[in-house]
Amino acid sequence: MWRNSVGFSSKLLTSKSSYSRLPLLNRGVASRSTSTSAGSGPESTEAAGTVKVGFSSTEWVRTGSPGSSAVDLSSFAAASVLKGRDIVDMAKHYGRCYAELSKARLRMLANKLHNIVPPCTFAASFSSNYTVISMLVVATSGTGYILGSGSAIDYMGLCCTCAGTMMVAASASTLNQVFEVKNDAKMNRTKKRPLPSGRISIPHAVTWAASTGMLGTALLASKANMLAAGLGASNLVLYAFIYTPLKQIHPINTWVGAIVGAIPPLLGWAAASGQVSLNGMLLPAALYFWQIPHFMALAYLCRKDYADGGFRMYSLADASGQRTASVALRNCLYLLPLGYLAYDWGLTSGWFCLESTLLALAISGTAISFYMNRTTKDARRMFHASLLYLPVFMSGLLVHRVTESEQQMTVEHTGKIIEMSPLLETTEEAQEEKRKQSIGNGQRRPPVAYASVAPFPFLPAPSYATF
Ligand SMILES: CC(C)=CCC/C(C)=C/CC/C(C)=C/COP(=O)(O)OP(=O)(O)O
Repeated sequence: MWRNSVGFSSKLLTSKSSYSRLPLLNRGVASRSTSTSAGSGPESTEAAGTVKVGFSSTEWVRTGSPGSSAVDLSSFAAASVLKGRDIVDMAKHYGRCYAELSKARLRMLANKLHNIVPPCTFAASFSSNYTVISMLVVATSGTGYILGSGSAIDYMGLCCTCAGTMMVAASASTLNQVFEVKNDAKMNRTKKRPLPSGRISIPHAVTWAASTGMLGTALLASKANMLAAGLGASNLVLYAFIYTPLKQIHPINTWVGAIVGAIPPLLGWAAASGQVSLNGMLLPAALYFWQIPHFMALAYLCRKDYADGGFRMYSLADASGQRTASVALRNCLYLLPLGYLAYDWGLTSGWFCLESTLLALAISGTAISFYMNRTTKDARRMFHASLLYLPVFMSGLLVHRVTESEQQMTVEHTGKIIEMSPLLETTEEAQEEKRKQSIGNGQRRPPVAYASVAPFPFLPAPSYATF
């Protein structure tokens, strides 16, 4: 007789009710019971066929009365087929759980953008709400990497940085769900997640988080640099161990969460350039300001859910929604100068300045409308605008990026023009003209110059290199 024993047992998954949550595995269990019970009756099936469904791979163990040596080859073949199917079923089941723990699905984004989800189930539709952000984490890190690269992009480095960021972010998201399992169980939008729904055990999820966290950090350290690895690991700590408990303590959690979301592009920049410079702060700044209206809209729309879950969101202490809306609007307005800074610091061409400003005006428009009306419809419109803002902003940054070689060509070109002008040779005007042209043509101005103006009187006066 052959007994199926699948991995280490988990109380959660061996209970009858837990089986009903695992239809795929159930099918395998049922079929196995039939095959193992052949000729031995239900009792012996129960005795020998105790099936443990859990963590590791399926293993088939030979059991039976001592001394029994006859092996039924046809049962063996059937058992092997079942074993294969079990493995596939289990891989599918846990693959889905891992993806959800890592908040790695994009399905809901499509639903949201096309407004497929009716308003009454809007809150529930956010069961994977931050999923959108989780996928964007990798995109922001990749964009940061490209922006931080010189003329030539190291594509291998880019892939490793994205993969490393993805793994560390998956680990952070899993830990977040481990710590919030009780709260998630009380909220519509999160109660179907793998942990509150009992599809995976806590030790299993912690093992997943530990593996992805360590692998991701190691990948960043070995294929990028220690700075990137350090940023990834610290961000994991910030998200899982500071932001997550803070959600139940103080509304300031949204601002801490915005820092968490702003780190991945900085990580990407650091991975490519080996340093953290002020230029590299542009995309993180966009991420930081963008997250405030995004989360304010969400916290407003899901107020009841957040209250049920025991979370202290800003919108919960603001019955009229006026302060929530004004915070959102203020941060939308902070997005306005970013395009100009990108252009002025030589990261992009002037087109991006225009595009980014229009984009910021559009999201600010939705925030103004939410500020004035404070209806679910307006909050949702601002939320949708926030979903569109980031991909478009990042695409613009990449499309209009000015590479170092382009800057170099501009400098040479500018130098030639100025040399050809006999009237402007050695005078101060000539130097000023050269400076203006080089900046006007996209050459980087050291952003530190901005740090030495009004709010920092103790710093030396700004001085720009002259040519
Ligand atoms: C490299 C690295 C570690 C990156 C981490 C990036 C990351 C996970 C960003 C998410 C930012 C954030 C505040 C999400 C909301 O979480 P939430 O707990 O409010 O979401 P929930 O309510 O849906 O659980």
